[in-house]
Amino acid sequence: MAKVRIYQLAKELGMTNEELLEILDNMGVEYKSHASTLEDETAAAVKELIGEQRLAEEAKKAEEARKAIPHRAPVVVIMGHVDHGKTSLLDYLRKSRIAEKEAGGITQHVGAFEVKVASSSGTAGTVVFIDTPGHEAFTSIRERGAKVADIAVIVIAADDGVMPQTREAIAHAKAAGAKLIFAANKIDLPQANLDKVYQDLMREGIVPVAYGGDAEVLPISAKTGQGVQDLLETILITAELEDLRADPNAEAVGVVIESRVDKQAGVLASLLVQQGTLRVGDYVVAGEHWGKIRAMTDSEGARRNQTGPSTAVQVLGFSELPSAGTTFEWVPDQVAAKEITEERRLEREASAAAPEVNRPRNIADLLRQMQGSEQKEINLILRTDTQGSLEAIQQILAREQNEEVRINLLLAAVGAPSESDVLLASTANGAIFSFGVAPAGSVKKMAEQKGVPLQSFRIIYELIDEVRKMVRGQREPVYKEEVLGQAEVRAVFKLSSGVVAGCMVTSGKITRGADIRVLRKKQEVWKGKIHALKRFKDDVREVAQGFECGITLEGFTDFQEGDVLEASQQVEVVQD
Ligand SMILES: Nc1nc2c(ncn2[C@@H]2O[C@H](COP(=O)(O)OP(=O)(O)OP(=O)(O)O)[C@@H](O)[C@H]2O)c(=O)[nH]1
Repeated sequence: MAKVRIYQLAKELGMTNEELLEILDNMGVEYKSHASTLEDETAAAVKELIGEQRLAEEAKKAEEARKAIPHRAPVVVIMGHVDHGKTSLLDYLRKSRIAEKEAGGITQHVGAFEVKVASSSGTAGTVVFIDTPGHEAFTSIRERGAKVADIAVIVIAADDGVMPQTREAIAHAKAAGAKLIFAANKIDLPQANLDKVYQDLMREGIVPVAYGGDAEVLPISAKTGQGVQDLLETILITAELEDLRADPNAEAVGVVIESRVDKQAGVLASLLVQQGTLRVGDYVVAGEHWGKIRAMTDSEGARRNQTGPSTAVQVLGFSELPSAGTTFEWVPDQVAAKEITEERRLEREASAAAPEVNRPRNIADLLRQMQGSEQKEINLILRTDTQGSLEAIQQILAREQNEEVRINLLLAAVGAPSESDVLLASTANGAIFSFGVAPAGSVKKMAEQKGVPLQSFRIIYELIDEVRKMVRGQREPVYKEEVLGQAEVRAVFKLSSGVVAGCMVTSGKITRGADIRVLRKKQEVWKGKIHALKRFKDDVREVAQGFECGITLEGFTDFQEGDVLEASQQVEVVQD
């Protein structure tokens, strides 16, 4: 590297000579003038220093810009096992909100509602609850790529403890990147046992605050309202730590949480605004559908002209039903709305016509996809017949992971794989392994449709072996040869450009990319690739049986009349 003079380096770094000289002074570098040359190491050190300073400045600016954006209310979803009290909790929250307002007004189901929390300890704010409990609805929203909830409240009945769907709910919430808060419900019942809830959670690897961990577990009663205020305050504190912010001045972006057709009003869509402000008269696109917002109603049934981040409204104005879970975004006008949705429709049609390449279909595909990406984590759902086998397999799996590849058990539970497991695996790009339990036909079908690898095992060793292969990434795809067709050499033309075999395709077809075997009296005399495949003067991609064509090969010219060219291709054998 040629030595660099100070003024040259200053120019390169986009600074004045004086600025650079000051830095050199601070570094204790000696020089005569700005024309002095610098040692290579000194120049490199200066560049590094400036680079670091600039990065730090940028980070500071980005942080300042972020801090300038106002806080937004957390969006919370309520999940848990059947009958543990999800709906009761939502009802209580909804009622308490109305009571507070003393309006007793009509509530409107808009997909989410707000609860204002006033507190003695100074924690005050608003919490937005998604109106539909349960993780299936939640995950099917998320499956379309939208993140809806910041926090998941996992309701566990204190007279029952952690149950299968509690585990599922935890898995779904974790996979969605939501913060978890636990509500030990039905604490009013004499048989309620908070300690059992704690212990059950410990068994799931979740350590409650009461046991020295960091999992918030709040005893509540959705019936009497006991503890609900504490739960709300804990939600706010958790949200504060998350530092949730959204810019009300940005272009409106959010998620469709529900949509339906009303006989009179037409298409009604519930939108959760996540950023920006949505106004009546705005144009929005959601997937392949667009709408002009004609009217907005909030959860209190009030008409709104505009609504900001972390609010849900029901809107009128879509001409077709946008699917729940689709993100929506503001667009400037109808022209943009139409063009964007039309483009999306065409793209989908094109990708539906093309072979599916993006979705993994079996474990080998998943692995290959993993190798290509940064992901060094295998997302796995494990389903077994008994608690004993579950624990045994979990222990072995923990040993199988290594520094490079981690096995992330999205869910490990007793019972057959369910449709909700398929949804979870599909969103998390994971696989489902079951041991000793067979998935229902509908579940298998769904896995196939969604491209989720689903494998059942009856021998532990085989399951472990499969996981090992996944971890080592050693499962090489297996190929087999598939003969496409044959062509017979009828004439040989020696041209200046090469030797062309004039052929007649006698069976199947010959394709441009095929592997070719030259057979002479049934003996293979050469094997390789096609150089050119022509019909008359035109290059073609394939020639079918009964047609003539000209073939030149890559590195073979010694054709004889009567030779047979056999075309084949390698196809991957799907391993289950
Ligand atoms: N004693 C008591 N009963 C409760 C409490 N919360 C819910 N229940 C009762 O438990 C039963 C189930 O409550 P739901 O709110 O329907 O439970 P869920 O989790 O929404 O149930 P699914 O929607 O079926 O999944 C109902 O009979 C409720 O009245 C509570 O805090 N205390």
